[in-house]
Amino acid sequence: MPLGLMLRRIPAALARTVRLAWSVDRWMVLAVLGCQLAAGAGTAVTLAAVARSMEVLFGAGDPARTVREAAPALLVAAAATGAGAGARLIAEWATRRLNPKIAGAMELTLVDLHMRAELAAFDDPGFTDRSRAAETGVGRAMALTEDAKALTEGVVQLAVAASVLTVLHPSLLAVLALSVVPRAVGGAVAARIDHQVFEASTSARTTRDVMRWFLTTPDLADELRANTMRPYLYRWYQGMCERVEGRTLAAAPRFLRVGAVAAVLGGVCTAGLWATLAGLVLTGRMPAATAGAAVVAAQGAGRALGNLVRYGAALFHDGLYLDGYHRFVADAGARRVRRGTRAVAAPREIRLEAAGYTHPGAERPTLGPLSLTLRRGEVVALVGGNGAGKSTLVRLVTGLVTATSGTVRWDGADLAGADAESVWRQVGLVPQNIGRWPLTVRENLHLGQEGTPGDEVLWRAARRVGMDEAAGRMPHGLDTLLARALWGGHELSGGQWQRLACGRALHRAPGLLVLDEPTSALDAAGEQHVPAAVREGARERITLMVTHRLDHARLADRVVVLAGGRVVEDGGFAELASADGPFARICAEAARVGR
Ligand SMILES: Nc1ncnc2c1ncn2[C@@H]1O[C@H](COP(=O)(O)OP(=O)(O)OP(=O)(O)O)[C@@H](O)[C@H]1O
Repeated sequence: MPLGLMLRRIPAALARTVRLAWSVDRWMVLAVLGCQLAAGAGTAVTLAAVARSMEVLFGAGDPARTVREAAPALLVAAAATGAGAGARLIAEWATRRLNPKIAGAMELTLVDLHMRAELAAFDDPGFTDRSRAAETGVGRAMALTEDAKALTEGVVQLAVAASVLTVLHPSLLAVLALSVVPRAVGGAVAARIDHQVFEASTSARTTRDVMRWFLTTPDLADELRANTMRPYLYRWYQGMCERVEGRTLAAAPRFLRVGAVAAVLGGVCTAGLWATLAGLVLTGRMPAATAGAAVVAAQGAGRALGNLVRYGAALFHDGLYLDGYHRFVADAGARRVRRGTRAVAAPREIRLEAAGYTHPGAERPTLGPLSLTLRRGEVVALVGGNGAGKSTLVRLVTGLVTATSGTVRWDGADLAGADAESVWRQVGLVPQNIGRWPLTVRENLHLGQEGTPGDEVLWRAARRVGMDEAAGRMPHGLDTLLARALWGGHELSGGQWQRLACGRALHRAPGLLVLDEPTSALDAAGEQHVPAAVREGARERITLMVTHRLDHARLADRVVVLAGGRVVEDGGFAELASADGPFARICAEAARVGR
């Protein structure tokens, strides 16, 4: 990135930060700006009073009288310095109030956008990288307001000191300006290198961080230990850490070169400032008293310049991360589920017409084109081998993804143009990977629905899936927290979690109930309980159950067999089992292995 462009990015980053801060608390922003102006005024008064007192103190005269005459100016300088320090303290307080609010607002935006994005976005590998970069942007948000405050403070203080220096002698301003250029450029170049390193290692860091979860979560701790996976995984993780580290280390010599050049040039220019001042005094072009005041002003200006350079570079640097945040917000905002405004009701009929789905980036369709009709009152079992496309079909039918070819209609309404939230309000889904929500039993049962149901309703929901006894034995019944690892609550078994997920879906009384292998972790009692509960309310809804169990398929009104993303058979259990087709072969295979 050219340096000019980099320097132009600083005001842009400053403006973005101020806009962000303004959106969360405008009074605090006004407080910061007001206090900085007040601190600047304090510095101006201090410098003027110091200059006045120096003139008196350096002038010839009776020492006692001189001190008396200089005293008022010195008192004014002390009072102005105190007032300036007070204003800076208030600015600091206001910034500390702004920081968490900004970070909180950004965090909320980020999480909300993830939850609202089309599922296809997650299949784009760049999306995860951008999401990580945005998270880093949020992490840096706290530093951003500090940078912005320090930078504006530097600008105000510098403007004041530079004005005083110009009044004292115009040439001092030019020399002062020269002394900051090398450090400013050095700071900006170092910030750019830092960010290049960050960008170059984003992918490796994302992979490392994703794997970190796998290595540290208690969910996988048993599998990892008992199968002696640790040594291999440790080496794998170590390799990824070294890759991230390597990128950072490779940049170290560049940092050193840039820092050294900037320091040497900056030092030469600063020496030039002091030499100019000495030259002016020695040649009689500036009185010693004025030179004394210039020293004080130059020191103040030097400090302000230092802040300007340091925090300008920091703002540029953190501003780049903020760009990452804004890039993700724009990208995820564009990928928000926004299909149409037509609200749909509980479907009487779902019709797939030559519907197909191709995953982003895939060459061939994962599913379809296929045609299929599901009707209210029917329980349909969806069977097929691993990878046949059953879960993908579930996503199409529930409007989680829209067909990439053909149409999926609910009572004639094309889901591609329907209001997605209205579709999902009619759905009760138990996916293959259920969430073990770290909430209470009560919240787990009612999650996704408005209002606060009475206990009786929730106990009934628990009873339906055989979870009432287990919940009754818990220390706080429905209010038991199911998050042992987090806050010392209670922990459920895998099968109990699955029962709870089925209970939640049934408690929604949905127009479309979809269960993707809902009994995979259930005991014999659960295997009876859950399908029976599913059948109970089947008259009022469409029910689709993905299953590998033939006894569950037998309970269904219809069996749909999927292979290679296509419907290869569709009919009653007995009819298909006795025909010489794919389902009969599945039955024969199941009988052979005793399932
Ligand atoms: N995000 C993705 N990108 C590309 N291909 C995918 C993606 N997710 C799944 N697939 C592929 O789509 C195919 C169908 O997957 P799907 O999960 O629908 O199968 P399934 O019938 O539910 O299998 P199982 O019985 O094993 O759960 C598989 O070949 C899988 O590799």
